[in-house]
Amino acid sequence: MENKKFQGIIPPEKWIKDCSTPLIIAGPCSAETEEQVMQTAHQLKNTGVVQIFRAGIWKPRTQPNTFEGVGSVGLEWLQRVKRETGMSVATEVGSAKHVFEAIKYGVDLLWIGARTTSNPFAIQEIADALQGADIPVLVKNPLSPDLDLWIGAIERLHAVGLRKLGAIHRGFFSWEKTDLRNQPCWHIPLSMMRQFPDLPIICDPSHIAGKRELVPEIAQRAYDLRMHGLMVETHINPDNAWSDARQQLTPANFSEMIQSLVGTDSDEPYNHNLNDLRTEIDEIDEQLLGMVARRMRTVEKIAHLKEEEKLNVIQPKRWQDVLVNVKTKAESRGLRPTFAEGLFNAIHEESVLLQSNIIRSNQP
Ligand SMILES: O=C(O)C(=O)C[C@]1(C(=O)O)C=C[C@@H](O)C=C1
Repeated sequence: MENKKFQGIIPPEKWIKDCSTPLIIAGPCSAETEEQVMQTAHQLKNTGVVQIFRAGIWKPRTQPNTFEGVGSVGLEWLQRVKRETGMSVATEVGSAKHVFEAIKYGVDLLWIGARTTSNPFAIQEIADALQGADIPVLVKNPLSPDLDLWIGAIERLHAVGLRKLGAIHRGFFSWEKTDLRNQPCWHIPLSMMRQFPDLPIICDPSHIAGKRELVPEIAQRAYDLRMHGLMVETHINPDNAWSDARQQLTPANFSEMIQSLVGTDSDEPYNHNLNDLRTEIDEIDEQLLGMVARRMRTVEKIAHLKEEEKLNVIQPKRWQDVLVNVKTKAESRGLRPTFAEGLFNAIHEESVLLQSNIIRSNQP
């Protein structure tokens, strides 16, 4: 349901000259050297699709003693990008000092990173520094899948008068490891879009994918869900990048990806309710499969112990205990115990088959 919290949001088309949606923001994870910034910027300009050039100047890193960004000198390089290519420029801010520096050097758009969004004190400090400024600000989702924290950060910026606001979906931290670096939890940005239809939301497929070969499929998904644009990490020499080397694309690969995205100008209305719920089901199914696969890997380890200790594959007493346990828990979660029994018996059948095959294959 539509929420009236963010009144008066100005659409991206009116943020900066020549802006249009989908909004395409691209550039290196970090500004490393003037040469790297300029070469990447010129190659991106030549793709003809980039509206805003991005580069991280101050990098919040997990560990100390890693590259933490070049600092303010990089802002001069961004000025040169603007002068020579005509592209608008963007960087990440994490403190009031960053805001003042970026504005002083004429940066056109700011974004706030996931770690900063997770910290309301930091967001408030940035919001206070931005009071009275007329600059677009994009807020990345917080690290944890917490929609209210994300909305709260945007609210703090809205409260100081900013109206050129948007959100960036960059995925969420999860203990469950998959091929992706961050879990997209698509239902969260979709819920944001449903509640705040006027708030632009763009996708950062680089941080969700974590590997360059997975970036295009995430970007396509964002387009399918009618997000308002993309922010893509691109580098002239990704393998030698000083940060996030695995997820950056060359400008050529980036351009190829953008050209191959399907449905960019589709006017087909998006059926939020049905599609959102199906997206949520796809995610849950993926998690279910991940959990079942993890269970089978544990079952494999038990097979090796059983082989060493010459135990039977089928352990009726243990299996009875498992069934009693899952049936009770299923009931307390509103599921029929007989349904849980059938589901787990199917899993057990596969465990027994897996263990029997392992033990048989190790026999002389
Ligand atoms: O506990 C064991 O012995 C297992 O090998 C695991 C498992 C299971 O899938 O949970 C598999 C086979 C046994 O019949 C009982 C349980």
